[in-house]
Amino acid sequence: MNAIEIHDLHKGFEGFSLKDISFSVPQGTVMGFVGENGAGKSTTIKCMLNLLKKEYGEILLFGKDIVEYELAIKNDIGVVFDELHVPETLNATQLDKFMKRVFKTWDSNYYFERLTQFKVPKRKKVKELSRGMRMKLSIALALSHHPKLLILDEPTSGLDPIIRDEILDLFLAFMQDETHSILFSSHITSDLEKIADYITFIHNGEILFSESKDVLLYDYGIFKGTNEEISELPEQAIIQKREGTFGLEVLVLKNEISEAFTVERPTIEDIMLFFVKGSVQP
Ligand SMILES: Nc1ncnc2c1ncn2[C@@H]1O[C@H](COP(=O)(O)OP(=O)(O)OP(=O)(O)O)[C@@H](O)[C@H]1O
Repeated sequence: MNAIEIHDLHKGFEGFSLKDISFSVPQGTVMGFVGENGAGKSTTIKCMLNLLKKEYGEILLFGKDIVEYELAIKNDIGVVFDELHVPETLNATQLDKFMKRVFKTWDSNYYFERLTQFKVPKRKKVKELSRGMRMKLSIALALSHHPKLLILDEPTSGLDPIIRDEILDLFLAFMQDETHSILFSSHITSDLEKIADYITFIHNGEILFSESKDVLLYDYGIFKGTNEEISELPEQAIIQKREGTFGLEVLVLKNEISEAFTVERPTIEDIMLFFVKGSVQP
């Protein structure tokens, strides 16, 4: 079962469009959704939440169409954006009362336990909280109606590494329940390397790859060599080529080449750069 399935989603603005994108998030997994500024991550997420009207394509959450079953589906989703969208003059205790009216399954005890765990002040106004505190409050708000799916749009952007690490641990704790799933949009690839099971890379409104993180990190390798050496690589081993600082570099499938070729282990960022700047011919 897939927590999220997107088929041929199209949404156009002047000068930008999501171009028939498709990918899925299997239940019980974390999907890292990565792409540079303006690649279309937030637009995709807004379409998934029916906050933006798609032009065509299909979006299924828990196997159900989001447009048709919006209310029922939203009870099972927790959402965290890069900013906390609540009235700034309220405090965390007042937000509890507000959320009780929004979700039938709102669990005040669980919410206050999370605030204590995350060390979020209960009586300070939202506008008086630091950015890290606001994010933690946002996560407590997203978790306390017991969703099965978290949709996170850049939840760690602008935070220092220590708070980012704490926040990633909160998401990993959420994943202890194997029916839970996360879509995690970010351009901080190191965060995704820590938490994601799969990586979907969006570039200029197109999905360039959607693949298991282990395949990307362990099955792919970077080979740096002369044009002559590169011409000896079997065709089926070559994923992408690009011009590096010291000559041509090739992203290869390690199990398709002989051990005589020495390859380096790529990072997610390396792989993204191959797909964006790649495809040069030797
Ligand atoms: N409501 C809108 N009207 C017109 N253009 C829009 C609208 N929303 C987004 N866009 C454009 O769509 C493109 C994709 O934006 P989007 O916010 O989806 O990117 P993103 O990958 O989330 O980027 P970032 O990492 O900077 O948040 C951008 O060029 C943006 O200007």
